[in-house]
Amino acid sequence: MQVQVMDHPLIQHKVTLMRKKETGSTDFRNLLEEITMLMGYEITRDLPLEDIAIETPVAPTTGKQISGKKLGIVPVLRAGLGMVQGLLNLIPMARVGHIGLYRDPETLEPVEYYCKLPDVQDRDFIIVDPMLATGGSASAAITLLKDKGVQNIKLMCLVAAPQGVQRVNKDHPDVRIYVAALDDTLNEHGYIVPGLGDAGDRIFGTK
Ligand SMILES: O=P(O)(O)OC[C@H]1O[C@H](OP(=O)(O)OP(=O)(O)O)[C@H](O)[C@@H]1O
Ligand SMILES: O=c1cc[nH]c(=O)[nH]1
Ligand SMILES: [Mg+2]
Repeated sequence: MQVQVMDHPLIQHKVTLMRKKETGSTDFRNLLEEITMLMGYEITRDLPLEDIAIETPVAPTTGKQISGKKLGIVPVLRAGLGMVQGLLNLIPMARVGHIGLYRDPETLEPVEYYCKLPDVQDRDFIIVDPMLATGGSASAAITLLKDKGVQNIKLMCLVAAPQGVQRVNKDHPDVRIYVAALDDTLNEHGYIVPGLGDAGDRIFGTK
């Protein structure tokens, strides 16, 4: 299985708080944003830098700045929306696209209902979705981007099941997957076990 589990102690602590069934929507959203920032710090480690001449109050010097790499963040609606602000806090110049997918409760197959993306030319993308369960939604979102010509895609999730990682590895071996937790399995309804329940419902207070 090709997946990077970001198990920094702060991330593990915050994921545990999110898993608790008594955690309400406000705390759930705030924790998701905080974890996304912590993961984003690592995921952006390979951003290219360039030299820039600057003057401090004391002397001229050469500093580093992020070179003009074009980045796109794409949340898979709805739950992925909860991970957008955390990344934008780190990369304010990123553009944001949206892919609307819901998982049919009977077949567990993803159903597309929306797609709006920024200009994809020379742009790298990070797809965000808290839950990677069967992997059907993530795989479909990646395919959508690739069909538009996107070449460099990362997938960032909060909690994954091994089945979802394996599905994305098989369908898209070029896409690196980053998760905060790799759980045991899926139950008969396709929910991650132990997981945290329905991420979209917990973020938005629906049922
Ligand atoms: O890996 P999969 O088996 O495809 O399942 C994961 C998908 O399920 C959830 O979305 P959901 O369909 O509940 O939509 P929502 O975000 O609107 O609640 C989740 O946010 C993923 O997009
Ligand atoms: O456990 C799961 C599986 C799919 N979608 C969720 O929100 N949670
Ligand atoms: Mg949902």
